[in-house]
Formats: sequence, C-alpha cells, structure tokens
Amino acid sequence: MTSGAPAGAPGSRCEAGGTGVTETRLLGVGVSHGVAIGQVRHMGTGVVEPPARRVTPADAPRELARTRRAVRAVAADLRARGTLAGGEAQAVLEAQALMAEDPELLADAERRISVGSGAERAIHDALAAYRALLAGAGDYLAGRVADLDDVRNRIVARLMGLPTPGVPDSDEPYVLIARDLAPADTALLDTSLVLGFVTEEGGPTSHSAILARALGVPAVVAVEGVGRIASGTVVAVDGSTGEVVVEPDAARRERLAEAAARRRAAVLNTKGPGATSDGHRVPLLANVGGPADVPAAVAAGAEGVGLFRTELLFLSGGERPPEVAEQTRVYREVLAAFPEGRVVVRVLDAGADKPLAFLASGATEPNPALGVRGLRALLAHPEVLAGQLAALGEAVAGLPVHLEVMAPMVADRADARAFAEACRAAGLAASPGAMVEVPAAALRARSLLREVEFLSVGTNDLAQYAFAADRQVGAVSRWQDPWQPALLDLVASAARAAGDAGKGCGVCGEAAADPLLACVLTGLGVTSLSMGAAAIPQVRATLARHTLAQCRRAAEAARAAEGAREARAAARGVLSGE
Ligand SMILES: C=C(OP(=O)(O)O)C(=O)O
Ligand SMILES: [Mg+2]
Repeated sequence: MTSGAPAGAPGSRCEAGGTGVTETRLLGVGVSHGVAIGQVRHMGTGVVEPPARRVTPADAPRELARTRRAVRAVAADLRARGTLAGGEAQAVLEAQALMAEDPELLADAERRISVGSGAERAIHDALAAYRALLAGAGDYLAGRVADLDDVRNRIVARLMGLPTPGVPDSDEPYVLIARDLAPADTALLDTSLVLGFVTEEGGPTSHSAILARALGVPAVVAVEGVGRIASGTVVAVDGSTGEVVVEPDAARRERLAEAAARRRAAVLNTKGPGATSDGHRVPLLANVGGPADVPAAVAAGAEGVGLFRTELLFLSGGERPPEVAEQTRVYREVLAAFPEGRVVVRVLDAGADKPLAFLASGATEPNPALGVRGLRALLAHPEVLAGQLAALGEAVAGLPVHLEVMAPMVADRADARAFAEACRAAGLAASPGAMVEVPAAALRARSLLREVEFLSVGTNDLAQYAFAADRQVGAVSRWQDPWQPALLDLVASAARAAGDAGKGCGVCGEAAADPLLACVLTGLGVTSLSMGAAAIPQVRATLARHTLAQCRRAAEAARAAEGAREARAAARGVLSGE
C-alpha cells in the first residue's frame, strides 16, 4: 500500500494499492482533530416528500390545527434538546425553534390549506418557498438552509407519523455520515457511540464543524461522494489531514490506531501552562460564549479566556439589549472563574451572521458581511457600547482577574482610536485591544497599535475577507482553510508589528485549535492562542514537543508553500522530521 501525501482539492478521490488490497481515499477538510475507525451509519435526514393529498374546505380547520400542533411540538422538542445540550448549541437550537414558529410560515401554510392542500404538503411547500428565499439571499442566510431543511423534515415527519429524522439507532460505536449535520442532532450526539463524523457539505466554520470541536469528536467536512458509502462499511477518518479511507487495510488501521494512542498518551502526560519544549510561553486560553462554557474551559486547564463572545447574551434578548444589571451578572460569572487569569471580552459583534434587530440601520444591505457590522454597528449605536462597557466596569470591580476588552471588525486606526476612546470615556480599567479580522488591519497593524494595547487575530473572518469566501458557504471552504499561505502572511504581519511595539498579538479564530497550526502560529510570533476548550489539551501536548526554533522553521516552510495542503505538509515535514 502506498499512502502518499494527500493530493488534490477537497472532496477528491484517489485509489491506493500495493499489497493486493485496494483502499479508496476521499479527501475533505479536517475540522476536528483525532482519528476514528469504525463502521458507517447514515443520518436519517432524507427529505420526506409528502403526498399531494387534496382536502375539502370542511377539512381545512382540522388540517390547520394539525399543522399548529406539529409546529409547536417540533419547536418544543428543539428547545428541550437545547436545554439538554446547553452552551453554543442551545442558541442554535433556539434559532431553529423560532424558524419553525415563524408566523409568516404558518400564514403561508394556512393559505395553502385553504385552497386544498393537506397539512403535510402545505407546510412542506411553505418551507420550500422560505428555503428558496434563504438560499437565494446570497449571504449569510444561505448558510441557514441546512437548519431550515432539518426543521422541515421534523415537522413533515411528525405530521406523517414517521420517526423523527436524526441520529441512527445503534448499540455499537459508529462513524456518522450525513449530508450536513443539523445542530439539533450534533447537540445530542452520544460521544460514547459516535466515533467521528463526516459530512458531504459544510466548511471549517459551519455549525457542524464548530460543534464537532466542542464535543471533541474527529470530523471531516466537504467530502464529495461520502453519502454513497454503504452502511456497515469500515472507514478511517483523520480529522487532522481531512482523509477518509474506505475499507482501510490492516497495516493502515494499525498505523492509525498507534498514532491515535500516541496522541492520547501525549495529551495525558502534558500538563501546566502552554509552552514550547524549550520553555517559550504561549498562554492557552479558551473561547467561551457565556458562563455555561466555563466549566469545560477550567477542566481543560485554560489559563484564561481569549475570546468571550458576548453576542449570545444579546441574541437571546429579543428587541432590546439586555439590561446593564443582567449583563453585569453574566460577565461577573465568567470573570470570577479565572482569578489571577486573563479574560478578553469582545464587545458585541452584531451584523452579518449575527443579526440583531435593535442595531439594524434600517436600510437593507445587499451584502451584510461587508456592511455595518461589528464595531461599525456599535459606533452607530454608541449607547449600546457604553452600556456594555459600564456593565464590564461593574462586573470586574473587586475581582483579581486581568480584564481586557477588544472590538471586532476594526478596519483602520480611526476605528481603533474610537474604540479606545469609548473605553476611556467609560472609565474602564481594562486594556483596549483590536481584533484583526480585516486584511487592511493586518497590513497596517503598526498603525492600530498606536491606539490599542493588544491585537487578537480572528482567522475565521480574516480568511473570509482575504479570500472573498463567505464563511457560511461550504462550496468555498477551500479558501477558508486557515493553512492558506496568504492568511499566514497576514497573521505574520500583525504579529511582527505587535512584537516591534512590545505588545501582544493572540489568535482566537478556529486556526488556534489545530495543534500543528498552533506551532506555526507560535513560529510567526503569535503570543497567545485561544480556542474551544476541547482543543486545549492536544494543542498543549503538540506545542510541548517542539522548540521555538522548530516552530519558526515550520512557519517559514508553510509560508513558502503554494497552497493550504502544501503548507500543512511542509509544516508537518519540518515538525515531524526534526
Ligand atoms: C474569532 C472570530 O470571531 P467570530 O468567529 O466570532 O466571528 C473570527 O472571526 O475568527
Ligand atoms: Mg469574527
């Protein structure tokens, strides 16, 4: 058998032979690290096509009542799943429940019933119209189509008396394959049975990917043709390289199992603060969305919080921002969990994929990701920013924690100055910082650092804007790969400027959760890494195996490569070969 280096674009297929056994290797995008080997089971999310049953006007009230009951039951089920799952998943499931309960949707179904459609057909067609609107919106809304399809399948299945689509029944551990995993399912995956998962669609920042990392389950997304693998077939999933090997031969299974055991042992044996093997400190921090995420961060040994996404608090608040007292309570809960630690709170990042009615400009934006979002929205509504900074000031009073505050979507020095001035005006005793998410900010980091005390690179958005590749769209996931050398160049520019200014430059995007890339980022001069808690132990272990000089050489090799796959292979070559 010849394994060879991964070749081709994500989703490409190659045969490998050599010992008489033929394997099929599929390539996707590895989004959650680790290796899983096991039998395939498919997610039961096939579209249920309801019959075009005609009903008489006399039956219409009964059909409408059935529709209402089904919608209520599905929304309640989604909320119950959210309560069980907690954290980031809960907000996603709540959003799905709201989709199901949308009054416009019910009104459309009612219209269809009144002209003779049965309940299941009416809701199916009403959701199809809604879906077409979302898919055609050409922006972040298109990324919600999978969530909407899941809502449709659940309501239609309930009306037709079919089992709820979702995770397959199995007593044996398995590798889950799906077109795209709906949040309702990933939230409740039994990690003792699900060895890993593979999806045909999705990208590194899709819900499936984010939730897989939160669960600590190996995952590969954007694997073309994976839906055709028969149930029961054994596959090996490598969430680090993005490889899915169908019917791996004995030698490969052994190699992968050994590598997985080595990684597990390294994780168990590496404790303490983040550092390279020669003692260069790189604090490992957690990304949190609120107090619910804190226990996992503490358990993983996070040295603090590098990104507190405050949007969740605002997204659940409805028409108005949450009261200052409520904000203060929530912030204090997170701050109190890290005495003597560092907690970086990001002020509200609204707009684009996180729309909030009370911050909308009123004008419809043709491309919200390039519109009034992040800091731009806050500067247009200074009272919201002032309320948040006031709440933070009250929350930190008397606590020994080292609080830092940063702004999302800073584009230039004027933005950085406006944010630093707002912090000063609020009398907040916390260092102000700027997120580097816009290429202009990375290129002119030096100028931003005249206004703020630190930088934090958000690689998710930085990749989106550097490559003009919407982070919600699986079809452009190749450009969202944080190993893209152009992205590494931008990170290097920000880190060098911060180093020259004697200030810190962290990374808090998903890139920091990739253990190999964490070494490369360290080599580029990044001074702290913040990630979902589940990734911290593996990143700590990998960093502890390499010196700073090795990390620097790996960074140089990656930047010299022509593409993301080549960059990863080059860095791997340097780090495993030395
Ligand atoms: C950390 C980031 O912010 P978010 O994912 O919340 O937009 C990023 O863009 O990398
Ligand atoms: Mg961002």
